[in-house]
Amino acid sequence: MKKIAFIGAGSMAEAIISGLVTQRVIQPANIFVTNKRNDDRFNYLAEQYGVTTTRSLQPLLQDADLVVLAVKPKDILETMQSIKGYIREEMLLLSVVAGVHTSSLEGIANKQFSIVRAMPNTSATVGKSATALAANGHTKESQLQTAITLFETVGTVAIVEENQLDAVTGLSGSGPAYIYYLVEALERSAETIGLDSQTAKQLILQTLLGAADMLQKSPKTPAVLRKEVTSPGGTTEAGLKELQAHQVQEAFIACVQEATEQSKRMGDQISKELAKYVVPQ
Ligand SMILES: NC(=O)C1=CN([C@@H]2O[C@H](COP(=O)(O)OP(=O)(O)OC[C@H]3O[C@@H](n4cnc5c(N)ncnc54)[C@H](OP(=O)(O)O)[C@@H]3O)[C@@H](O)[C@H]2O)C=CC1
Ligand SMILES: O=C(O)[C@@H]1CCC=N1
Repeated sequence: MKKIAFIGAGSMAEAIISGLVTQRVIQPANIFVTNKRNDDRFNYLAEQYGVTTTRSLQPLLQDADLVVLAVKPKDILETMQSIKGYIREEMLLLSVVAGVHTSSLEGIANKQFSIVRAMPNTSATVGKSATALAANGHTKESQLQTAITLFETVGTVAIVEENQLDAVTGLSGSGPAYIYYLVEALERSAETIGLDSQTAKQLILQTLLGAADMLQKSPKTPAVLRKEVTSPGGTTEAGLKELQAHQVQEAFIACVQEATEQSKRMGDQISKELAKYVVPQ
C-alpha cells in the first residue's frame, strides 16, 4: 500500500488508522484523511498518528490506490457525488458504511469499479474486530488481499457474499452491544447478591476473558464447556434452569434475527433513496 485516503475521520476511521500505524503497514504521512468540518479532529489525528489531513480532494485522491469510505449512511450521497470524478479503474473503494450496497455506489458514480464492503465492529478500537468483507465482481484478487491486510491490523477477517452482510451485521456488527448488555445484567445481579461494584467488575471481566480464551483455545464445543461447569444438582444447574425458564437462548436468537432484519430494512430504504440519484445507462 503506497497511499490510503480516508473519507471520514470518525471512530471507525481512527480504529483502522491506529491499526495501520501501530503495525507499520504504511508510512503515516501516506495516510491521507478528510472530514467535513471538524478541525479539532484533524489536529488530533495529525498529532496522534502523523497522518496527512486535507479538505482538498485533489491531493487526497490523486495516486491513492485505496480509498476508505467511513462516513455515516446519511452522508453517502453527498460524499459519492463529490468523489466520483476521481474514481479510477485501478482504485479500490473500501466501504465500511452499513447498509449501502455496492450497486448503489456504482450507480451514483455512474461507473463500474472495484468495491469491497466491510462490516467491522467497534472492537477494532482495541485491535479485536470481527470483520467480514464482501467484494463486488470488479475487484481483483490482489485488491481483496489489500482489504484483508488492512482489516487484519484491527482483528480477524472473514470473506462472505454481499447478501450475507446483513446477517454479519446482526451477529457481529451489533454483537459487542449484546455482550455489554449481558455484562450490565451481571453487574446488576452482583448488586442484588451483596457484592461491591469494584469486586464484581473485576470478577465479571475476568470470567468473560477466561471463557473467551477457553472458547478460542479448547477444542471442546461451548455446550461441552458449559456442561463441565455444571455439577449435577449444583449451583450452575440451578442458575441455568432460571435462564431456560426465561427462554434466554430463544431471546438471543430473536435478537440476532431482528437485528439482521433491521439491517435488511435499512439497506432497502437506503437503496430506494439512492436509486433516485442513479444515472440511467
Ligand atoms: N459503530 C459501529 O459499530 C459500526 C459502524 N460502521 C459504519 O462506519 C461508518 C462510520 O461510522 P463512525 O466512524 O462511527 O462515524 P462518525 O460519525 O464518528 O464519523 C463520520 C465521519 O464522516 C465525516 N463526513 C461526513 N460527511 C462527509 C463528507 N461529505 N465528506 C467527508 N467527510 C464527511 C464526518 O466529518 P465531520 O465530523 O467533520 O462532520 C466524520 O469524520 C458508518 O457508516 C457506520 O455505519 C460499521 C460497522 C460497525
Ligand atoms: O447499530 C447499528 O446500526 C450499527 C451497525 C452495526 C453496529 N452498529
